Amino acid sequence: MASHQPQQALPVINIALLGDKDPATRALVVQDIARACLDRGCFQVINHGVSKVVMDGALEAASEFFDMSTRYKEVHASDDIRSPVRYDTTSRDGISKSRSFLKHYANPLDDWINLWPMQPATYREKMGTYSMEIQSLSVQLMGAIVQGLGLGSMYLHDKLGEGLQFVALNNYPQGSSQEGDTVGLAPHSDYGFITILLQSSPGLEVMHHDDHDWTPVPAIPGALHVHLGDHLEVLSNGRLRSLMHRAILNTDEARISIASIHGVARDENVECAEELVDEGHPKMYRESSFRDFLDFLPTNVKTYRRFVQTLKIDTAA
Ligand SMILES: O=C(O)CCC(=O)C(=O)O
Ligand SMILES: [Fe+2]
Repeated sequence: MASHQPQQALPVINIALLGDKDPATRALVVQDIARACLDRGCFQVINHGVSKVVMDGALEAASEFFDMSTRYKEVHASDDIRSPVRYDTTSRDGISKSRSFLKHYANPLDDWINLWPMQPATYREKMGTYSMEIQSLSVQLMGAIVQGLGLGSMYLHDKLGEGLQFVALNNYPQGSSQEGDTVGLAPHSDYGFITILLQSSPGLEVMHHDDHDWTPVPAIPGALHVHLGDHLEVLSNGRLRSLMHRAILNTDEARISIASIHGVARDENVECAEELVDEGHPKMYRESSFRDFLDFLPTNVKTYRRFVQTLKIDTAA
């Protein structure tokens, strides 16, 4: 029986050399990423090329949006989870009560930006720049992750470039220090291959499949947090697992997080990579698309199942 040993710090990976011409130099970074994906389901990246100005700009734009009048924000409100832009304050899970959020698609930017809020006046420019840079970082990181899986760095490259980017801005009030840990967003795993997350202050907590406890993710200045989503678990035929995570209210200050979720196009099915299926590793998951995920969401209220669990093929038979 595994004992409850204190977890080692979450990995922080310098990815400056991911673009190095020397394959052996790149391979060292790929190896760090592969290990982090396997052991922890997440890692933070530094020297990722997204500037502090762009990251701060996105947090400012988000914060200014949430500071707008309720009347203005509700122009973007929708109960329809298929709406391309959606502001909401209601909790479907009964836990995430204090959170408000704005979610919108972002890639390709020209298809979506005209639907985004026009206020604050710099919103589209700042969030647009951030989204584009994060989209290109996601393709770079996925190149390393699929290379780590032995699929070659160009595997899915074009489909990811044209793929889905879903940006979620989350706004949480300051928590009360008397009440202890208050959950701001219920435990869940994300759809898609990877999520790239920027937090204004600590609050994100993660639990990998063989962890016993929640591990807080530190807010390292300049770093971006990356975690694995359900479709990477499917693609890797279970070699990698999607990461359960939740948000705790920060007792020092109100908090904003910006999660960017990356996958293939909405109607495109994701299945286990053929290269990772053989006699010893039978196919573990059914294929599915983003549309299937949207159909799953309303069935999962208050159960906190991972989407990927509904895709499992019973291999015991
Ligand atoms: O606020 C956070 O840190 C987590 C946000 C999140 O998990 C999400 O938007 O999917
Ligand atoms: Fe999430």
